[in-house]
Amino acid sequence: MPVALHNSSADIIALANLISSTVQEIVTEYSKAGHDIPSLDSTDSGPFDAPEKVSGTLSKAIRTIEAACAQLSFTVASPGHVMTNKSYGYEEPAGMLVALNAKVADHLVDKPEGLHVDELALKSDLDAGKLGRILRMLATKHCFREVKPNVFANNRLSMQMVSTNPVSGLLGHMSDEGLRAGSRLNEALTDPKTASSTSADDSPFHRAHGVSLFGFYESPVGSKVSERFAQAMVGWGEVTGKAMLPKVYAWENVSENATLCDVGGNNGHMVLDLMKEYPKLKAVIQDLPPVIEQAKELWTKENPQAIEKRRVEFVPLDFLKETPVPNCDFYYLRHILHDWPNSDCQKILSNVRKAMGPKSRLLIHEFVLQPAVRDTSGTAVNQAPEPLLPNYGMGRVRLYQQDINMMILFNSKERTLQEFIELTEQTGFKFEKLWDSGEAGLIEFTIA
Ligand SMILES: C[S@@+](CC[C@H](N)C(=O)[O-])C[C@H]1O[C@@H](n2cnc3c(N)ncnc32)[C@H](O)[C@@H]1O
Repeated sequence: MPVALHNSSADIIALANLISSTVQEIVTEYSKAGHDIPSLDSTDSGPFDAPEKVSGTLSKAIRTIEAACAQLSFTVASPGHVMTNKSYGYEEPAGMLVALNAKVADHLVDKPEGLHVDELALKSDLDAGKLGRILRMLATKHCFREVKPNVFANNRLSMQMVSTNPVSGLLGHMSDEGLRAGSRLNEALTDPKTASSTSADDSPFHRAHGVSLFGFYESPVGSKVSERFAQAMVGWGEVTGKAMLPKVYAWENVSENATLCDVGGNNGHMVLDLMKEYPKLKAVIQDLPPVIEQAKELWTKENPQAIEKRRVEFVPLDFLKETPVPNCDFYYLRHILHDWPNSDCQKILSNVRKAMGPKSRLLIHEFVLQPAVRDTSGTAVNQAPEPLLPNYGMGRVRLYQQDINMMILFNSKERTLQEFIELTEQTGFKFEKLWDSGEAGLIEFTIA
């Protein structure tokens, strides 16, 4: 029997109505805060550019618009046209890398009247004709503005490419070593030697560069862009709302002197920010020995009082082999499990479980993926309204792209809530709550 399909005319009218009502919500949110919506042509930063400044209502409205506009245009355009455009997608990062390396956005700072491509090409030692075509393609995708034929100026999007903006580092990393690694995905997945491997040595990145991602930045080729990678990590934190942590959880209800152990906390930058808002907390930062030394340096500079008053401790740890400091109130794992296959995640979680006291809590801070098909069981959370895809489609597409990025870079993965629950149940935890924290989710567990 044929499957009954939606009535597309009804769907596109519903999408158009959703777009119209959601645009009104966005205008209201801006005007409530006393702001106008910044024009794409502007080069000033907007009031809500940082994710932590965006209210829950505004964030939902923005992802609804992104999802609905894409779904509407994919519905009405010819499928061949849509799919051909998608397959040309690689040209955007390829062109972006040319513009980044040529520092086009830097040359255009404070030049609202723009610069002729001949002048831009001279500054960057590129062929003017070719550079102009790349800039026009980018401008056609709303990054840069063509103010007169062959005269280009910055806009709101191209300002992210200015070299002092940390996001430019992320764009460089993705459009350079990332794009080259991505082009080897199919080979890595079809070679019987690497097809089902979860080792970083069998990743598309390793295939493309002959070394895994972290080794790459110590290699002769990679060391030339290692500073860009460090900048990329800062940009990544800004874009994905690293500063959301103090706002996401009910820290105000947590008792005085509650201790949070940041497992694989790197230099402890997350807890550093959290303790600025909640100085009642105490912290233990745990990571590999050399990283812990960097953590001490950062805290000595940023919060020496916490060290003097013994409100923070730095304890080296190999979380695959050792148990973290016992009996902390919280064990916090941010962007740890997504680096590892299930077997290693179980080792890490078992070690954390051994350290926990009866009242300790585990907080996993990761992207939480949702299937693209609607869950009709009545238990699903955060599904988008119909006729949108339930996981917000293009409104949250970066989560799914980041999952593939993890496959390309490390042979690792992002996970669904169900996958996190299964992993933790196998290691003695009980799921308590998913705290919505913008792009990433904060998942709370107690001991089973
Ligand atoms: C993706 S980073 C996440 C860092 C931090 N949690 C954050 O959100 O910024 C992964 C961290 O795991 C640490 N790491 C890797 N292997 C480790 C191990 N075996 N034991 C402890 N830490 C490890 C790395 O040094 C790094 O700081």
